[in-house]
Amino acid sequence: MPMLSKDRNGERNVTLELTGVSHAYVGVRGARLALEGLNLAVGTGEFVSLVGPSGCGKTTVLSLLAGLFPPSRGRVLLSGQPVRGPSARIGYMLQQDYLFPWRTIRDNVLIGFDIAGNRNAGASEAADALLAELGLPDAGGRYPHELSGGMRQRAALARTLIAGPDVLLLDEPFSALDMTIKLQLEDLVWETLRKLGKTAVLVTHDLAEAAAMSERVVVLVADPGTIADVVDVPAELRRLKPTEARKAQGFNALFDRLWKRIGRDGGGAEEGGGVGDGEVPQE
Ligand SMILES: Nc1ncnc2c1ncn2[C@@H]1O[C@H](COP(=O)(O)OP(=O)(O)OP(=O)(O)O)[C@@H](O)[C@H]1O
Repeated sequence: MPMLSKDRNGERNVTLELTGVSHAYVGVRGARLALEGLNLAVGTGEFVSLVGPSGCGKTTVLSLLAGLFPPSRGRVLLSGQPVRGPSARIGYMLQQDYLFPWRTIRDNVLIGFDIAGNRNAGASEAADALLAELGLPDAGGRYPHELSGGMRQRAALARTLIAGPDVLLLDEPFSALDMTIKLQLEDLVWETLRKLGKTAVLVTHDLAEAAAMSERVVVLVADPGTIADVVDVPAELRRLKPTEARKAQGFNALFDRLWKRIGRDGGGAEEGGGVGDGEVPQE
């Protein structure tokens, strides 16, 4: 087992690390520098969000962490080891649920095992138990078209969690949902990941969501994508589940700080953005 470095406070081990990471996409019109000189360490069990304007490289960061491709320069480490490709230790959850319509919810949850050819006895019961924990006690035998959008995202979360990843990469998983369902799911995901001690990196355009769910918020700016700021969420907010954090003292000040940071470097935010007005400007 390699010696793991500690996070910036020396409190816990580092699970994810980007060191001097730059990435250029090469196309027919030449190379385009998407990220430049990123340094970031995510502690074990920490919840970090990435925010910034469209095109600042948020999804590229997740792709590098997931090992979908290597960076042009720099190092990406998972528990001190170079990431060389996709790993079962890292789960990915996206805006779309990508449930197969012809498979039951239970069989969708277990699809990774079926693809690998290692579904074992008891897998169905484990899937149903996990679905029940995520608020879908009777969904195992149903089909995706019978479920609402929020229920389908819960099923997608179950599919991600059942493989037992240490890390969850969340790429705008709530952005297609209406506000009430989105708030319920933010709480559910926050509570579930906290209970299981998972490390999480969330990409979102919603500054209030980032502020409510995270321990730290990383603000990226574009052209090329660089880290403009890393904002620590105050300890008293971190302890609260997202719907409670949104109502707590200190939340508006945190939101304003993020909003102003995005406005200064991200192009567009003006003084006085409100909590309900938290979409990062799109280009
Ligand atoms: N496969 C690709 N080939 C070429 N350029 C790409 C590719 N993927 C992303 N880019 C470019 O890299 C930059 C960063 O893209 P990325 O998708 O990581 O940004 P983002 O912050 O996630 O954007 P959004 O918020 O719109 O999803 C953008 O300029 C984008 O056009």
